[in-house]
Parts: sequence; structure tokens; C-alpha cells
Amino acid sequence: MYLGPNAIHNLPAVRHASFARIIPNLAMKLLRVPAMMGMGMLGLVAYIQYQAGQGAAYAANLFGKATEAATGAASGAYEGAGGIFAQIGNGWAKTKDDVGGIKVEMPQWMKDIYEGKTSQEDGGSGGSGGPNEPKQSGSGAVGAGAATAGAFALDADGEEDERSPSEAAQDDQMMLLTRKMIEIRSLLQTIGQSDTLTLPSIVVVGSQSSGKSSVLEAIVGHEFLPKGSNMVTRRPIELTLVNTPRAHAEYGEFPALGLGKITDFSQIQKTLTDLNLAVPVEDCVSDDPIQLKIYSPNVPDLSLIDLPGYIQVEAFDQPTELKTKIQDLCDKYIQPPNVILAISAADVDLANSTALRASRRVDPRGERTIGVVTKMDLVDPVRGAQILADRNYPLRLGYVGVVCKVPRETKSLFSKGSANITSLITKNEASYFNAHPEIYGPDSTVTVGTSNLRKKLMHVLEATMSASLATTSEAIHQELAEATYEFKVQYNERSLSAESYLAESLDAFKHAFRAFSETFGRKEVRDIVKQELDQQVLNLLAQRYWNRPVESLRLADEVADSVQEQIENLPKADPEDPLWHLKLDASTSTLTKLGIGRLATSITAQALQESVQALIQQSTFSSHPFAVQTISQASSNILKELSYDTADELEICVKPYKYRVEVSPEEWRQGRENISQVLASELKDCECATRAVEEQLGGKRKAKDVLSFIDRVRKGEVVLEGNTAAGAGGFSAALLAKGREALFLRDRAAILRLRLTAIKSRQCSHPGPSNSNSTRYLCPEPFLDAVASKLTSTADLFLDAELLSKFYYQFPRKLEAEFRALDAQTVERYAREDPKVRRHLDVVRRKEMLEFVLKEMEGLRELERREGGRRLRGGKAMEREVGGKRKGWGIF
Ligand SMILES: Nc1nc2c(ncn2[C@@H]2O[C@H](COP(=O)(O)OP(=O)(O)OP(=O)(O)O)[C@@H](O)[C@H]2O)c(=O)[nH]1
Repeated sequence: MYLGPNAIHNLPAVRHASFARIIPNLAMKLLRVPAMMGMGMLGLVAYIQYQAGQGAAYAANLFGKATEAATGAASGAYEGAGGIFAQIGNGWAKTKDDVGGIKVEMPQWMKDIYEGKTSQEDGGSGGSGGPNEPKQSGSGAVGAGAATAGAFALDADGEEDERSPSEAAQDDQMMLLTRKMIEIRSLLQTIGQSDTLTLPSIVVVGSQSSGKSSVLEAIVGHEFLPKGSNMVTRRPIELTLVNTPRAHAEYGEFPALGLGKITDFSQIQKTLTDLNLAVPVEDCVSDDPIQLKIYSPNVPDLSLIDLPGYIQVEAFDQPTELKTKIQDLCDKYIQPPNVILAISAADVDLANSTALRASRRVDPRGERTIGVVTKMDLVDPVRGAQILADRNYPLRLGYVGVVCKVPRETKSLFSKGSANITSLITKNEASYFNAHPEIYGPDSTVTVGTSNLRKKLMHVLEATMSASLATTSEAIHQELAEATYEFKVQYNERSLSAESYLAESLDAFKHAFRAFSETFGRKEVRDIVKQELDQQVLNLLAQRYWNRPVESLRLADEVADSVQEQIENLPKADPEDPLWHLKLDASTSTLTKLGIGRLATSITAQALQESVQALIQQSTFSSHPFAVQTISQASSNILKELSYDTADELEICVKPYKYRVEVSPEEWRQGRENISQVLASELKDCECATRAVEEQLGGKRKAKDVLSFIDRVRKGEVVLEGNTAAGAGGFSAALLAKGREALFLRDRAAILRLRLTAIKSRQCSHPGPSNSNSTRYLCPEPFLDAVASKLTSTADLFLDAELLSKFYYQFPRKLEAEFRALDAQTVERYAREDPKVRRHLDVVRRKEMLEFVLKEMEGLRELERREGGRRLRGGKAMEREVGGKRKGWGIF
């Protein structure tokens, strides 16, 4: 239904009340305009005359006796309205008396106003009209009508606000400064939580179920906050609203979680719920804030902090210290310069409002608190207006009454999680306030409506942030000086970024790798392959020639002796004996067919991998698990890839040796020399091991006893009966086992000495006739060593060409590609793994960030100085509009 201001006046009850209402309303309007408070009585009278003509002269007369005016109003035909006006009138009378010389404690902001020190916001938003605006068109009543209508989304004409949420939000974007300052606030947050290094935010406090979430959701236009009876808000939620005028999409982001854009608000709600419920019940609440940014064309630029609701008493299943913990947490946030949004429900006596009590403790003069009274629909309108006009705790930023509940029946029309509910709430609110025009109608002095609240929040935040600019700049200057000093003294002004650190580390590593590649070539491959084959030769000799077994205590002595005899008699053996032919041919064949390709390739690849590992440990990468993993993986992948083909091809190359091997005298000489060294070193190891076992047996003497017992058993001098698992001959099973080990080593050493003597003898000095190489049967060691050398020469040549050179080419390139492909976040994470680098980066970043923020702030302050004037003019223009068509409410 259309309800213009005239229509309201035509209602019978209102008609009777109209004259009585005009006068106190005018008086109140004048008093509500802070800018006007500084003018003298003459000015006031002139203004009243200007505003209301003849009638206003009468009003001015009455204004001198405000109590009378109020009483007159109270006796008006419309009782409810009169009651309110009487109350308001009384409130004013007291204030005026104060000004008139009676000493009354008055908040500083009020004193300032009386002394004519109007704050910047007073000029722009101080109600409709003022002494500076003598030529303002339209009557005060119309202005007031516009203000009240605007409060519940009606035009001055009484038409419903048909602006879309985004248009409304854009209209609300009068203060670009706020946006900039919120950006700076976020930047400062990234520098670190310092009390001085922050710009103010709006902190939402209230008892449980007072309607905090509903208010925030009405501002955002979406249900997104955790709901439930189980104390679901356990952590502060730092909510940054970002107006995106040209975008359609509305979405949220949790910057610290990296979940990306979340367009489904029910998903945001779920994430918030999960994050909150992750706080253990025994901790009750946590002061670790959750940061959430909401981008939408329908939200104003705001920075808000939602806190856990105050509780009166702990429930039986809640920890006893919960109440205090919540209070402490809220106290931490409601400190200056933050603005307090104290939420109280209309159906609870304001005197009992925990939010207002808390705010009064930290803001006794009511200078930075906005009182929000929710659930206005639950109280009688007269009572509602009385609550909003509360004078027990006067607030400079005033009280706003709201109805934020989304009607159940319309709510279901909106699909949960995506649809915007702003207009739903606004319409519901408008229909409620419209239904009580006599209280919330054009002439009302109280401020109501969510859209009004949004606007107020923007203005207040901007003003508070502007006021903090100077002190925050000062703090930043100081922090910057400290950061610059630290940068100079500790880091010698060496700049560093995560990217440059990675690039430097990679360069250094590649450099070290190049140096390594020059030291690890064919010769080194030859050494490691030959060493491996030496071991293989020793094993073959042990298996086929030196195999005197001592495993069993009961071994038939004849067998042992025949083996011993054979090897002892080898130098005198017949080179044509098929036994020795068979032994040597089998040994040679085992050596050439043991898979040289795979063996040589894998031990070379393994050596390369180990070298890379060593290089990593010597590099700056060593303290970065991620880099260690990446580099190791890269090298192992390349080596694996190259090894497949190399091993097969090398196997083909050594194929000829599998059929026939001829050894030249020079090769024989080298083989003889080398195997002598190998045997000598093996003998040394053997003697060393024997000593160690003797020690374990309890010294030489004890060892001798054990060994002689085993010898006697072997020779049959002692016959063992039954199970010897528990020991025999007075020796434990463990001692006997050790004794067998010592015996094996003793026998092996004896054979090694024997063979060394044989190899060094003249008999083994020459390979024999070139067509038969017959010496080889009597001296298999030099021959097998010569074969191993031939295999090694082929392998090192091939591995150098196929494995080493390809690896040296591919590996650095692969690293370059891998590290270049990393995204900025990973590079950052990587660099910060090293505590030293992290500290250096922090200092550099802090310094750069502070410099940037400072520059931005200087720009802002300049803009703010210019804007200040413009806004003043803009404010006046707005007021003129109010007198005409658009709404313009008394924000402060
Ligand atoms: N009638 C009416 N009910 C409201 C209004 N605002 C909120 N409510 C209801 O009041 C109850 C509590 O509202 P919330 O917004 O969840 O209150 P809260 O302070 O966030 O609650 P906690 O998160 O538990 O601390 C809900 O059932 C809302 O629907 C209102 O303006 N009018």
C-alpha cells in the first residue's frame, strides 16, 4: 500500500496529533543536528523561523521552554506518539539545562559539539538541514519524513525503495576511502598482529541469540554464519566485505586456507562451522581469528569482526571458565580504536544488555559504540521507540532498531546458499515499520532499518579509519625505521625474495654439479666397475678353488683334506687335467655372463645418485626437504631412464668375451699385479676379522681352546653325540659358532697366503704360449683378473658415452625446468623452510610492505584532505536532495 507523508497525516488519529507533533519534532530535529548545536539562541530562532515560518515562531517560543513543548506534545491526541515526544523532550530539556550552565558530566564529543568543534562527519551527515544551510528547500517535516522513510526503505514520498541490492550498495559507495583503508588494513594484517599497526574495524558483540548473526547476514545478504545451539562461534571471524560494483558473482574466500572462490554460501557456512567446531570443547574459545572475505556488488566495503556471544551462565556441559573466556576475548577486540557494534534484543531490557555493559566499560562516554536493537518486531512499537531513545547510555553514534528475521514462508522460496536475502529482509522490515507509521513514521526521531544501519556502519568506519590514519602512519614510520635498521645491520642491505633465493640456490647447485662432472669420468667409472668385478673374482675363486668347507663340525676329514690338498697341489697339477679346465672355464663363463651390462650400469648410476645426494647435502638445498626430494627424484628418474638402454647395449658390447678370451703378456702382468694387491688386501681384512673374532671369543688363549676342540672334532678325535644345540666340550653353542667363524677365517687366510705365494712365483709370471695360455689353469687368479679388466674397459668406455654424458646434459636442464614450473606459493613455501632465510625474507618483506603501505597511506591522507572538503559539499548536496526526493538520514 502506498503511504505518502500526506496520507499519514490524513489518518484520523494522526490528524489530531499533527500540530502537537510538529513543534517538538522541529525542536528535536534541530537538536539532533550536531552542527546546529554550536549555534547560539539567535541562530536557532532564525533557523526555526526559516524552517517553519509562522508556526515555527511559535515553536521557537516553545523551544525556549522545551519541557513545556514536550508536555504539550504529551497532551496531544495521539497518546503513544505524545509519550515518546514527552520523553524525548525531557531528554533534551536536561541536555539544554546542562548547556545553560548547570554542571553535568558530559561526554567529550558532546562538549566538542557545544563548543563548536564539529567533527568532519557532522558536516556531511548531520541530519537534514542546519544553520549552514539557510537556503535548503523543503520543510523540516519533509526532511524528517525522508529520513524515517529511508530508515525502512521508503522514499520521501513513501514509495518502496525499488533499487536492487546492487544499486543500493553502489549508492552506498560514497566513501571510496573506506575501501582503500580496508585494503591497507588487510595489508597491515599480513605484516603481523601489532596493536599499533592496525586500522580499526567494527566489532560485533552481543549475548547469545541477541541476533548478531542475523544482523551480519542482513548486511551481507546471505546466510553464511554458523548456526546451532552448541556454541558454534568459538573463534573471532574477521569479515572483510569488498564491494565489486561491476561484477555479478558473489563469493567468499578464506585467504588463509587457499580454498579459492566459494560461490555457495552454504559451503562458506559449513567451512566456518567446521573451523569453529575444531576448537576443542575444553579450550572453550580460541582467539585465533578466521579471516573471511566476501566479494559482492551488493555489499558495502566494510571490515567487521564477529565474536562468540556472551553467556550469562555456563550450561551443565560447558566448562566453568567459559563465561570469563568469552568476556576476555571480547574485551581484547572492543579496545580502541575499534568501533563497537553492541547488539541487544528489543525483548530484553537494555539495562540488562551484556553488550552495552561491556561496551560501557571500555567506552564510558559512548563515543565509539553503535547500539543495534534487534527483534524490534517482538515489542510494542511504543516500547520499541523508547528503547531506541535510551538516554541511560547515550551513544554518540546512536541506536538503530532493526528487524532482521527472514520470514519463514518467504525464506523457503530462496534456494539456500545462493540467493540474496537483502530485499527479503528489507521488505519484511519495511512492512513492519510501515505498519506503525505513528511511531516510525515521517516524524519519528529514532533511527530504524537495516539499510540505515549499513550506511551508518560505512560512515562510522570511514570516519574512524580516517581518524586513525595519522597515528597508524606514525606507527608505520617507526616500524619502518626499525626494519630498515635490521636490514642494514643484519643483512648488509642484501635484498632477497623467495624467487631470487631459489634461483641463486639452483645456480650454485648447477655450478657444483658441473664441477663434479669434471671429476667423475671414465677413469672413475672404471675404478668402481673394476672394484666390483674384483669382488666377483674373489667370490668365484672362493667358490671354485678355495672352497674348503668348515660349516659342519662333523665334516668328513678326508673331504676337507682333499680340497686342501688340491689347492696346495695346484702349482704342480697337470695343465691338461680336465678338472682344472672345467673349473676355469666355469669361472670365466660365470664372470662374463653375470650380467655385466646391468651390473656396471647400476653401480655407476648408484654412484652418480650418491654423488648428487652428497652435492645436495653440501648445498643450500640441504635444509629444504622439498628441494632435496625434487632433486633426488629428478636425478633418479633420469638415471633410471638412461639405465634401461645402456645396460642392454653394454651387454651386447661385452658379448664377444663370453665365447673366447685371450690374454696378452702385458694384460697378464697387469692382472697378476692387480690380483696380488687384491689378495693381499683380502688377507689383511681376513686377519683383521680373525682378531676381532678372537676378541669376541675372550682373547687368543680362549680362542685357541675353542678352535682346537673344533679341530679335534673335525679330525674325529672327539665324537659328538646327541643334540649339540646347547653346546659341546664345555663350550656354549654361541662360542662354538664363533669358533667356526674363526676357523673359517684362519683357513681362508691360509689359502690366501698360499695363493699369494703361488701367484708371485715364477710359474705364474707369464700367461704361457699365446695359443693356449696354459698357465691360466695353474694360476687362475691373474687370468680372471685380466678378463675382469677387459670387461671393465668396455664398460667404462660405453658408460662414459651413454650414461655419464647424457646424465650430465639432461640433469641440470631437468632441474631448471622443474624449479621454473613451481608456482609462487610453492617457491615461497620452499624458501621459508629454512629458518635463516625465513627471517631474512621477513625483514625484507616487512620493510617493502611498510614502505608500500606508508606510501599508500600518505596518498590516502592527501585524498582524505581533499575528500574532506568534497564530502562536506557532497553532504550538503545530499541534504538538499533529502529536502527534494531522495532519502538522507541523520546518520549520527
Ligand atoms: N522476531 C525476530 N527474530 C529475530 C530477529 N533477529 C533474529 N531473530 C531470531 O533470533 C534468533 C537468534 O538470532 P541469531 O542471529 O542467530 O543470534 P546470534 O546472536 O547470532 O546467536 P548466537 O550465534 O547463538 O550467539 C534466531 O532464531 C533468529 O531468527 C528479529 O529481528 N526478529
